[in-house]
Amino acid sequence: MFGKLTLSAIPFDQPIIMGTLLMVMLGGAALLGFVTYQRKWAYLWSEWFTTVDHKKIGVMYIIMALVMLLRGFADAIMMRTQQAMASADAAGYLPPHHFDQVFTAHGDIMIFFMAMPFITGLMNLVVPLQIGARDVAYPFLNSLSFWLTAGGVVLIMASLFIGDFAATGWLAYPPLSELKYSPTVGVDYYIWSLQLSGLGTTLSGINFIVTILKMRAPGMTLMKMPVFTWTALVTNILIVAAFPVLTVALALLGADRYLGMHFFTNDAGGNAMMYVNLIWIWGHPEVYILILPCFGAYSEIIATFSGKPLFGYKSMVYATAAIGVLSFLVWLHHFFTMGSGASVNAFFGIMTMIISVPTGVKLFNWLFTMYRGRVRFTVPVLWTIGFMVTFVIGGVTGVLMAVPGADFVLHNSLFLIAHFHNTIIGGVVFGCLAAMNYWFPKAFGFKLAERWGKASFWCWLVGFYVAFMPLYILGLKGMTRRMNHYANPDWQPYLIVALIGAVIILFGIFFTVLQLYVSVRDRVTLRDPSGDPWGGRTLEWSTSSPAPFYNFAVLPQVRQLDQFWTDKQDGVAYMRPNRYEDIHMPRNTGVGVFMGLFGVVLGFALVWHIWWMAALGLAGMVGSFLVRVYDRDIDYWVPAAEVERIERARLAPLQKVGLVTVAVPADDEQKAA
Ligand code: HEA
Ligand code: HEM
Ligand SMILES: [Cu+2]
Repeated sequence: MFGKLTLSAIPFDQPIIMGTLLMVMLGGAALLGFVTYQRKWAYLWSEWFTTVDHKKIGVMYIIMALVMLLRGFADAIMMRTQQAMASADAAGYLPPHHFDQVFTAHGDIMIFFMAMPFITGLMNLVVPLQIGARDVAYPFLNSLSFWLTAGGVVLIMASLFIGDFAATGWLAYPPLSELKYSPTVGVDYYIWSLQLSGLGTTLSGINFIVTILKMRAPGMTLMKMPVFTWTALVTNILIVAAFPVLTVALALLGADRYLGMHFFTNDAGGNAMMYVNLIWIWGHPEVYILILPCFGAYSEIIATFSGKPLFGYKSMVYATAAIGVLSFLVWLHHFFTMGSGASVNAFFGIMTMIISVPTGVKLFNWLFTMYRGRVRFTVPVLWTIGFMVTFVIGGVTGVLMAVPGADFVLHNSLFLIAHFHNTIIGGVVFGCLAAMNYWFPKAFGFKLAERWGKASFWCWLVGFYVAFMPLYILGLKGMTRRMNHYANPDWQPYLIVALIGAVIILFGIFFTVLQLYVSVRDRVTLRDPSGDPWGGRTLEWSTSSPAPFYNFAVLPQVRQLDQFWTDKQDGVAYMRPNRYEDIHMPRNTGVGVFMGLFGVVLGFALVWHIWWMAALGLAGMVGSFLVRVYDRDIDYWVPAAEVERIERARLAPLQKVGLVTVAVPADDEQKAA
């Protein structure tokens, strides 16, 4: 009846897991109780869960990412503690099998369920506003993408308490991930949680490409697009090109495990190297999928807070595109040591090094933007400067490993671990937090408290160096990755320092949470009535904060880069048209939520071989989709009078300070549009 699932799947004998389960259950019950007590279920359902508004979907993605950052970090600090203890005769507190699951879960959660949702959330929040659109091209698909990703989160979290998670490392190389060597359900959880969220990511990639190509405001040609939107475009092209390869690799691995196929086994004609190639053809572009939108955010921040146009806009765009293309030509640098031969290694090594050129172009552009600017050292700028210093170190250690000869020594050592945390924390995490501080007022109408933001930044920055610089040394001393225990006591002092660094990062995370709490508490004093708290240059700052659900009452007209900035100089940024028009908007729907839920049922059933339940889950997904297909009531019109009422309320405070000046001849303008 329940396939492989029995009560023994719940690890009652593991105090750490049971303690966590208890905490999660108590916390969950408290949250549910609170929402019920506040009578907020109907509000949450109709305003948030079923929303197709890109801004709210963006906020939900980012909340999910922040929660998963806590989970991923809990895993990290467990590993740091274990390695600080388990020297020579001491065994530490985590048994090897558990430790292996912890690093696998940490890597997967941080990449798929922290970093990816964070950048997808930012793109959701910002891109339609930046291009002067009313929503994304396919609002329902957007909601579906979010709920599929959330389904992946639910599955991977379930693996903590029911059964186990993969103990294979975050990319699940065969033959270790084949049924013969990983007979438990861990790898199956891995496969289905990534398939579910991967589908969501692919769909969202398609959605954003179409949005950016087809929905820009009148006059916004490609070369007048803000840089963040450019990076989002390239990232989504990479997503659409790379994620199907991941889907196929996981599907073939699934076929091996479920159907007794031999794609990646050594017998019956399979070849494990095929998996390694496929996974890195996705995996390398993936790291640029994460970093490019962050580069975009840094560009916006540095231009805004230097009070100057971005230096070298065109070269920034070309550099972004070049990185996008090159990212598909370097995947083999992840397995120089796996027998490709000297000339193949040389090709991929040189291609890898070439990526430094466009990246260097970007760095110098940022520096030249700051040069002779009047830089305001706000929280987003601190993150940006911290990034510039830190990322260069991480990038250069990457170039070092791009030399195949050097990589034979450094591959899979802690030097590698230090390299990629150096680029990912210094680039992606700093970028996401910079962007969160920068765009938060646009989402909620009030700024984040500076003081705790700065405290968070300094803890992350110092903590990062203390936690990861020792790993470079350990790597050079010969310590490999994924070690549960080591015999050489000389390594221990470095690992204790690394633990201290992780604790400092813990304070950084705590201060971010505190910053959010304090800001919500003091939201009245932190309020930004103008909609443009930083003196912004791009269109998202031209509408109110939070933006009305239709974003723009009248679609903006674009004639040049940074149109909003020029409009402010010319005193025409806040004009009221003579006459408003009806606005066409998509209607909320719960279908995405149901498809995500049935997706979880399907995934869970497949993990445990409960075939009837799998059929139910699949039927549920297809059924919900059909309901949507035959639903004719998917949109509505906002009457012009309603738009006028909302706009009057928004522009009233601006009018008081004399910002709203003239009325445009709305009829002509809108006809032209
Ligand atoms: C956001 C994530 C991110 C980013 C941006 C990068 C960027 C780069 N990475 Fe890294 N990398 C990872 C994440 C990332 N990496 C991960 C997760 C892994 C391992 C996964 C695993 O095995 O589990 C990995 C592994 C990895 C390897 C494999 C090592 C091994 O397994 O043995 C190599 C080897 O070539 C490499 C190289 C590079 C290079 C050359 C860059 C370049 O893009 C860096 C370019 C930037 C600069 C160079 C700095 C700025 C430039 C200038 C200031 C100009 C002047 C500089 C020069 C001329 C040098 N990376
Ligand atoms: C916040 C502080 C962080 C700390 C202290 C930390 C710590 C660690 C540690 C100790 C390991 C195992 C190293 C080993 O193999 O010996 C590890 C692996 C890894 N980390 Fe982190 N990490 C952090 C953040 C992140 C972030 C933000 C990401 C990605 C977005 C990330 C991605 C990974 C990946 C992919 C692995 C490899 C997992 C594997 O070997 O399969 N980490 N990290
Ligand atoms: Cu790579």
